[in-house]
Amino acid sequence: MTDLPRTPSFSLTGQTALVTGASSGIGQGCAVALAEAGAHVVCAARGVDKLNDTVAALKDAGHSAEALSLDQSDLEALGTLMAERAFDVVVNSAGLARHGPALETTPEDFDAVAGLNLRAAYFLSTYAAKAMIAAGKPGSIIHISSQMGHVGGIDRAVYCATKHGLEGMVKAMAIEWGPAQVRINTVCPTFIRTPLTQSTFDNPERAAWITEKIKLGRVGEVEDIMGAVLYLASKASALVTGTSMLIDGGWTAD
Ligand SMILES: NC(=O)C1=CN([C@@H]2O[C@H](COP(=O)(O)OP(=O)(O)OC[C@H]3O[C@@H](n4cnc5c(N)ncnc54)[C@H](O)[C@@H]3O)[C@@H](O)[C@H]2O)C=CC1
Ligand SMILES: O=C(O)C(=O)C[C@H](O)C(=O)CO
Repeated sequence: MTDLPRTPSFSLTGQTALVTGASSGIGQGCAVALAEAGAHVVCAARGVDKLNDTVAALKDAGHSAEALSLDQSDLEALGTLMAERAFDVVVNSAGLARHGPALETTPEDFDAVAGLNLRAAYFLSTYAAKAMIAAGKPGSIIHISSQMGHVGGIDRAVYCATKHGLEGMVKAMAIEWGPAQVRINTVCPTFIRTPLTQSTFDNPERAAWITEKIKLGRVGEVEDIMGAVLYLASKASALVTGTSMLIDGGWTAD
């Protein structure tokens, strides 16, 4: 009889995952996806109330989760966490946008956006990889980057700079950590309906721009991102590292 190939498993049973920005939007969706696949999910964000609500809802649904209050820009707190806990999967969805014309960007805007989107993402990655390598186990690190890590966007110079930076960072880290089976990738969404994008959707000029650019004719929902994150977290993507999964409805196709 012919031996047929077997579909790789998407199960995360027995694994521990850290999801940052888990109290809201895409991060919350990632926490659900990983918990439904069987992982114990440590849900991190700054504010405790929304975080506790998310964890309570996950537990009510029969999943394994805990809440962790963390300001990710605080590298000392981040370093302590990553030294104390071992994670098989890290999903970084904490992110900040301060949109406006490049000519009006202040150094304070730049530092706030880059401090979270790039600096904290950089050290979250190195702290996570260090622990994974020390444990001698494979691991998967996933950053929620953006289509704005591949193209430019009006009023988005700082945001685009940080997301393009994230894309380069991930490629370089993938080269260094591949031999240890620590994989690192990005997911690059188009506009997704979350609290972050509400003000953009409320602006008729920007809303028209978005509708025109997304070839599939609709904005994204958090559910559009969850499958990609589960894929990159699981063994199904065992040969995938240093790459970027665009979920952009065709935005970057032309
Ligand atoms: N919504 C969208 O259209 C898109 C979002 N993205 C990216 O996805 C990620 C998540 O965005 P959304 O879910 O839309 O935003 P959101 O505003 O709903 O969630 C952001 C999360 O980050 C957390 N956060 C913010 N600052 C933090 C800090 N200093 N320390 C710890 N946590 C902090 C918040 O508590 C919140 O849980 C961001 O990196 C964003 O750039 C990328 C492409 C499209
Ligand atoms: O908030 C906005 O407006 C954005 O630019 C949203 C995103 O975070 C994004 O990356 C869309 O491509």
